[in-house]
Amino acid sequence: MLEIRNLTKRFGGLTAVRDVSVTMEAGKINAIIGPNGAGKTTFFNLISGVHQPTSGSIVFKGQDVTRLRADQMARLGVSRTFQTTALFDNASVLDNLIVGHRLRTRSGLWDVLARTRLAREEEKICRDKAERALDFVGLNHIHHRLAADISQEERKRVAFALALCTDPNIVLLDEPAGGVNPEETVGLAALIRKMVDSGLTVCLIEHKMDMIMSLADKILVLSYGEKIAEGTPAEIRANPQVIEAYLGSEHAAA
Ligand SMILES: Nc1ncnc2c1ncn2[C@@H]1O[C@H](COP(=O)(O)OP(=O)(O)OP(=O)(O)O)[C@@H](O)[C@H]1O
Repeated sequence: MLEIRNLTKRFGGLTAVRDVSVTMEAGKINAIIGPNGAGKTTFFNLISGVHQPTSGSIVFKGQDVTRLRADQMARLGVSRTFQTTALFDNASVLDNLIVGHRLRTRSGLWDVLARTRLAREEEKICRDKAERALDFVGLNHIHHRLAADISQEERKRVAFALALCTDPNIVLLDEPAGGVNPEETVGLAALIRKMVDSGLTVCLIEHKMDMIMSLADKILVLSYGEKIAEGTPAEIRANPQVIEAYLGSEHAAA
């Protein structure tokens, strides 16, 4: 589905991602873990076209997409969420989804704001997609509520819906359960499972190890920008390098 070969990203003298190769398997939950600053978000930014890699290649469904922009990637079927979801607080949840969809699939703001006939037709399509996405994430009942008035967990679900609006094949979720309580985390994990059951491929970054270990089919471990391990949750849990680099000696002793 998504083949990443020798991906490297340098920011000046700092190498945030160094020579990482990995395959994201279709129809699976692929997780990325690693300590703070390991390069996880940068890795997502590279795959989703937010940043251009310094070197290496990205192949999606057989097509070289290494140099494509985020809006081009979204149109091809790669969508993502961010650690924090920027919403228009004074607009309804539904309107946020409609605008968010257009912002993700158009290259410029003018494109979004220009109300041509074509734009109006597209708006109808966007509205239908937004309503379907809200239904999928279980937020139909709050579609008219102002974004300012929704909970953190609902915000997370809106982020999922934003990613789903563009009809993706693969969804990249950056800390989907960050800042929500354990009960809500279970609910979000169930939603991620539902996404995969509906035919999507998921790739997620998450610090909540219980969630990752019970949800992921495959885990990639980054440390200082490098891949230090890759495997099933059981393999990762038993990997001494991972225990050392990520879980810490405390965990190893336990
Ligand atoms: N746009 C940027 N310009 C310069 N340096 C950056 C940029 N983005 C990230 N970095 C640096 O690259 C390194 C990796 O950062 P990144 O955010 O990808 O790590 P992370 O694993 O996602 O961390 P966290 O778990 O804290 O979110 C860090 O040292 C960070 O300061």
